[in-house]
This record gives sequence, structure tokens and C-alpha cells, in this order.
Amino acid sequence: MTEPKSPEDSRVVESADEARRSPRSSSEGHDEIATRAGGSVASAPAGTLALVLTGNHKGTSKVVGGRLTIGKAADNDLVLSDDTVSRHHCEIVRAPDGLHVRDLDSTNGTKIDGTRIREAMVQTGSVLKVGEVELQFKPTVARVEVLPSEKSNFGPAIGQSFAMRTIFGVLERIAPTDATVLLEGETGTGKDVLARAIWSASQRANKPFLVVDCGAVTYSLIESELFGHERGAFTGAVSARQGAFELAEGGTVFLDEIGELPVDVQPKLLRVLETREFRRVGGNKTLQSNVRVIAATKRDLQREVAAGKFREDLYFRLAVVPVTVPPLRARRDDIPALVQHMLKASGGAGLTVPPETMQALAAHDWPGNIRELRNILERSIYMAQATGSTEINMVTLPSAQSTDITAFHFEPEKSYRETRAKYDGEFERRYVKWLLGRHNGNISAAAREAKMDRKHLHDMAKKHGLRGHEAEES
Ligand SMILES: Nc1ncnc2c1ncn2[C@@H]1O[C@H](COP(=O)(O)OP(=O)(O)OP(=O)(O)O)[C@@H](O)[C@H]1O
Repeated sequence: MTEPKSPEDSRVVESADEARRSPRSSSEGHDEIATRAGGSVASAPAGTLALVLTGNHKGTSKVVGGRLTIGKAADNDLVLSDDTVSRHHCEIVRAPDGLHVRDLDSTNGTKIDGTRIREAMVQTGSVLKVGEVELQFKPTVARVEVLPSEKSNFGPAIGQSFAMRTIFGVLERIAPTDATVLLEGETGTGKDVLARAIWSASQRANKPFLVVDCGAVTYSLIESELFGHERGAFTGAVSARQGAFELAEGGTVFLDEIGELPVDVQPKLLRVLETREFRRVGGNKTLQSNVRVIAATKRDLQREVAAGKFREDLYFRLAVVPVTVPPLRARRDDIPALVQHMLKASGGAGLTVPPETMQALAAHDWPGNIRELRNILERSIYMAQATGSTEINMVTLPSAQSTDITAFHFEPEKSYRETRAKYDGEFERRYVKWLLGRHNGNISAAAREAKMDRKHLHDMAKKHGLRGHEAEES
């Protein structure tokens, strides 16, 4: 993503002139679309689900339509046969401003997040206590199919693998809407590129794209960075300053490294997402915000939620469209097109890539993902140009040398048989790893391509601790 920044320049405003527009999808008008991209589903507008957390009916859930009645009697929409629940205990009613819970003169009372109520509003994530039975409100989505894109790029993001085209299919559809997007993926997988591509394809493309790197801003300044501050709000606040939500008015705020957002700032972000209102630090004027939010993280946010480090309600607000960007090693078929694209972009258009170099590149595991590939290619182009070579070769790929099967190290104390056994095993391991990588671990497809017996390939993969599966071919 953006290269490491100092706290001062962690916020980057781009002018509208820099907007790269791409053709609009025809599916404008969806307010909220959710998908775990990599599958092939998206959704219609979100609703709310009441999920029973405790008691005899633990795990039961009901979608909250216009009205949902809860109680022990059989004529309730959600029947809870529990001694602490009254026959007609409470009801949930959908009103224009949200969901209202009303206690129906129950014996043991109704509580929201620990407070006994007669009537109150509930938010997604709230825990409702009906007698002693706990329920939680969760967002739901009605699922509809989104087909993989027929294009092998989404704006500047290149990818012809099924996984990337599935993501592009989703993004083409949701980019023109105002849906909040959460991009999850390892470092260097292209979250930043995708965020900018969403903005470029959105109706907000002629308004600012503003990046706040939540990991690079100091703890004490992050709130001010997001919402601004008034003069004298804290030591050093010598003048008033606008925050990202004000500066990006009408545009898009990209919250990078959202997993690093301090727990005490999380409710403030939740508030602006829910109500579109915020206040500057030290200010008492409520300001309106009209921005679209895209967030990204290297962390597994659901795991952070389970560990109590990230608020669940904020997670749901951000993950209206959750997109998991796969690591490069899980989509090796993207490598040749990325290599060609990067050669052109980095001044190496005239250079050729011999097949054995391309194979080595495709076999490498790329822990730094596309950023690592780009760095190695840039170095290789420089080396080739410096030596007058017309091709990118293994010598110019230092990080890829480990994949060079020709790098033998013979040891005089080992017999021919021992030496051969060592390299046969190594050859087998690397070959199987490369082969499975080409087919995303699908053993049947890999065996077919290599004209091998499937069972034999399965045994070889197992012997070398390599993971394969029998999933459908994509
Ligand atoms: N699909 C892609 N097509 C073309 N270039 C890409 C693609 N994905 C990533 N890149 C390039 O790889 C480099 C790293 O990408 P990017 O900064 O978007 O990754 P990131 O996931 O945001 O990383 P980090 O989490 O470390 O910030 C950039 O130079 C970017 O242009």
C-alpha cells in the first residue's frame, strides 16, 4: 500500500484531477451489497436478525420484518419456552428511525445491553435480555449471484485468476454505490490499488480520495486526524484543523490499517458511520459528513472481534462489502500478466522473459506478494539494462534464486546414490508444490495437466507435507 509515512503525512488528499475514471457498472442503485469475495455472492439491502444466544433455543434466529413478537405462548413469532419468559413478553417493531423494542408488561422484564427498558431503540450488535434468555441483533443480507468479471482488470488492478475476477465482478457492481467496503489481505496483495480503483469507478471520482493510515498516526492524534480539532483542544492544538471526514466532503475516506484503530476511538467511528454526524475534538458543534468509507487491514478482523480487540458492531458497519484479497501464491495464474504489465510500467517493455524465468517466478511463494514481485522485477530490469541484456534472467532475480532447481551443492563425503536421492526428493517436492500452486491445490486438475496418476500425486503431496484438495475445478 502506501509506503511508510510519518504521522504528519499519513493523510493524503488527492485532487479530483487525479481521478482515474473507468466505465460504470449498470447495477447502480444498490444501497448495500455484501460478499465475501472469492465466493460468488452478493446481496440486496441488509436487514436484521434476532439470534438466540442462551437457553433451550440457543442458535435459533428470526429475521426482524415489520414486527416480531417474543414470548412463551405458541402464537409468538419467536417462541421461547423458558420459565423466566412471559407468555407475551416483548415485541420488536421496525420504525423509520430503526428498530424499537417494547416490553409487554412482562414479569421478569426486558433489558438492552444490561439496562431494563419499557421501550427503547436497538442497534446492530445490541444484546436483548428477555427474562434470562439472551438474544443478539445481527445484520442479514439477502444473497444474489454476482458472476466473475469477464475483464482481467479492474481499473489499474490486474488479475485473470478466477479469484480476482470474482472480486472484480463484485467491485464493478458495488463501486458506483455508497456501500462501505472492507478489504482484507496480506501485505502487498493490492488493497490500496483496489481501494483507489473503487473510488475511480464511483460517482465520487471527481471528489477527494483521502487516506488515513490508522497504523501510522500516533495514538493521541488519530481522533483529530479523523474528525479534526478546535483550537486549544489539547496541548499543541494551536489552531483549529479539519479532519478527514470534513476534508473529504463528498468524496471517499480510505481507512488503511483499520485493525490498528484504538478501542476508545472505535465508538466515534461507529457513530459517524451510523448517523453521518461527528464533532471535532474539543468542539461542541455537530457536523454532517457525506463521505464513502473504504477500510483495509492485514489482520483477520473477525478474529480481532472474537479476541475483544475490535468492536463487533463497528466490524459489521465496515464489512458491508467484505473482500478478502488472496495472496499471490494462491493465484499464481495472475503472475505472467502481472510480470508483463510491470515490465511495461517500469521501462522494461523491450525485455523478454524466458520460459524458465517465468516458471521460477510462478513457483516462488512471494511472502511480500505483488509488492515483492514488483521490486524484484524493477531490480531485474535495471540489471538487464546495465549489462546490455535483452532478457530478464535468473541471475537478475536474487529473491527467486531459491527456486532455481539447478543450484546444486555437491558434497564430496556423500555417495552418488545419497546425492541423487537428496536432489530427486527436492526435485519432487518443488515440482509438486509448483504443480499444485498452478491449480490452487486441486489435485485432480494438477494430475491431469501433468499426465500423472491422481493417487500417485496425492501420495507425493502428502509425503512432502503439501496441501492439496479435490475441490471442483474453477
Ligand atoms: N492487482 C494488481 N495489479 C497491478 N498491480 C498491483 C496489483 N496489486 C498490487 N499491485 C502493486 O503492488 C504494490 C503493492 O500493492 P498495494 O500497496 O495496493 O498492497 P497493499 O495490500 O495495500 O499492501 P499493504 O497492506 O502492505 O499496505 C503496488 O505497487 C501496486 O501497484
